[in-house]
Amino acid sequence: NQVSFKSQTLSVLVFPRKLKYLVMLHSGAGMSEPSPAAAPERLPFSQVTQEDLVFFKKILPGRTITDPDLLESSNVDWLKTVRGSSEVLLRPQTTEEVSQILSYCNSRNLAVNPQGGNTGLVGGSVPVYDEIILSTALMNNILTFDRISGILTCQAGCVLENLSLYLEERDYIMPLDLGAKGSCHIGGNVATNAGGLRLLRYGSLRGTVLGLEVVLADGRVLDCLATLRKDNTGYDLKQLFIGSEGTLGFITAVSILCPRKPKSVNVIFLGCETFEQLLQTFQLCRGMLGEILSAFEFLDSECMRLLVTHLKLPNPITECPFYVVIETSGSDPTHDQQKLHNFLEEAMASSLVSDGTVATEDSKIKTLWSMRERVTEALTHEGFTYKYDISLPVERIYQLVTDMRTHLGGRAKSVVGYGHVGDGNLHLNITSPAKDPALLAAIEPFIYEWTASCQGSISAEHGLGLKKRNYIYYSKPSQAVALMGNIKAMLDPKGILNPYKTLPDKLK
Ligand SMILES: O=C(O)CC[C@@H](O)C(=O)O
Ligand SMILES: [Zn+2]
Repeated sequence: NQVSFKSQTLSVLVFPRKLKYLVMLHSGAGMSEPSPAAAPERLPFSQVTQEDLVFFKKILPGRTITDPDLLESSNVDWLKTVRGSSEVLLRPQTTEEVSQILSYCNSRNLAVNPQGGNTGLVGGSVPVYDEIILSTALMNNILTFDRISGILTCQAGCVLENLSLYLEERDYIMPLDLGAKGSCHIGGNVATNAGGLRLLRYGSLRGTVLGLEVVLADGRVLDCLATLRKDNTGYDLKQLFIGSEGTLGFITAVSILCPRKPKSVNVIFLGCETFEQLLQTFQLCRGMLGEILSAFEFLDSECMRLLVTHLKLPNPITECPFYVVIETSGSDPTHDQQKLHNFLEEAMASSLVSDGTVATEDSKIKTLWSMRERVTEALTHEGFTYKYDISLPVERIYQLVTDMRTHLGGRAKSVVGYGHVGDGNLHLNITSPAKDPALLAAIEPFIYEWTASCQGSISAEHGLGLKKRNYIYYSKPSQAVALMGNIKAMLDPKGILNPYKTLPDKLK
């Protein structure tokens, strides 16, 4: 009645111990990647004058920042690949202040860069030229929480991790979890429709966000801050702003439906010999674990090499071509562990997995999660990283990695695949010792054509921002992009909100 891996005998599953609720470890920021985006021309916006500064300082005394040293971290993106030259950072606290600022900027034709925690990976969160940075950093109040429905309403600048901690004390959790949770803001998460590690279980923000308050480009406040599960009164306007990357409005508050905190959480780390076996493991997992499955993530042996070499994280099991992190979240530890045990027994009996380990203590759980969460950080030690975030039919996701290796024929330092198997979302990262235009020319448009040929998406969860916007036609028909342009023109006729982002340079 035991499952024996090379790395662990899982008798613990037969005689279950009580598990504590397990909080995942999240990695810090890193640096990498060149910007493949052609630099756009500066659009003819006004430049900030002394009179403008007088106006801003009157509305935001002490919160109008012009010191270049203080502006530096807001001008540069997390990957240190896009650098703007903004001379003004505004830090409003209220919706009314945001409204006054946008109304003024619109009348003066001043461009504005909405900014949350500045953790984006596609250059969407920083200015490109001298756009005014309008930050959510001081809009960080929780407004209401309904303990019966689990609906949380908060200002846009609340840090995701702080919301998680607030909810955990009340027996709830956020439906969203991602590596940058310690610094990203919920408003930015919604504006980019962030996906993360548990989308498989809790769905996307398009389902869990129930309401939004948004300030439009001309300062009008759109109050769609509903907390209703059902509301069929015509067009669902909030959906326009979810994933709009700050180009249609400035999100000031969010209502979100939160799941109950699970009573039992388990994490297992498995090794598979082939990607086919990994997919079969996923199938088996869905069938046998059912509703308690909360994450199914993978990394390949190249990721493991980077983790071991650069971050000195030891491989917790024997070497395998593929590794899987599976998390279960349920309400009954005995029931969950029994299910997990049955699944592991079956997976071993069918030779789908060759080794594995189960974490039952907080520290080991964190260690196992860090093998997945710290890959992005490990990559930053490789030199330049060309980053791709691709959505594909799940059975195709690793074929892109192997085809890319064949296609590049050793020109790259490493071609690394990892991501969210459960969501069909591959993170394909290609590294080289330094920026390499010839390598880039070999990767693109090959990768986009390959993705389009199987109706995939060139941006699964990171958005388009500055870097990917001109590739939009690989994933969207020109009529759809033209309609996006119409919506932009209607909501922001002067184009002051996050210019140079999301929409392509030229509409077809
Ligand atoms: O850095 C990347 O390519 C992926 C980052 C993030 O979306 C993740 O899933 O770890
Ligand atoms: Zn991801």
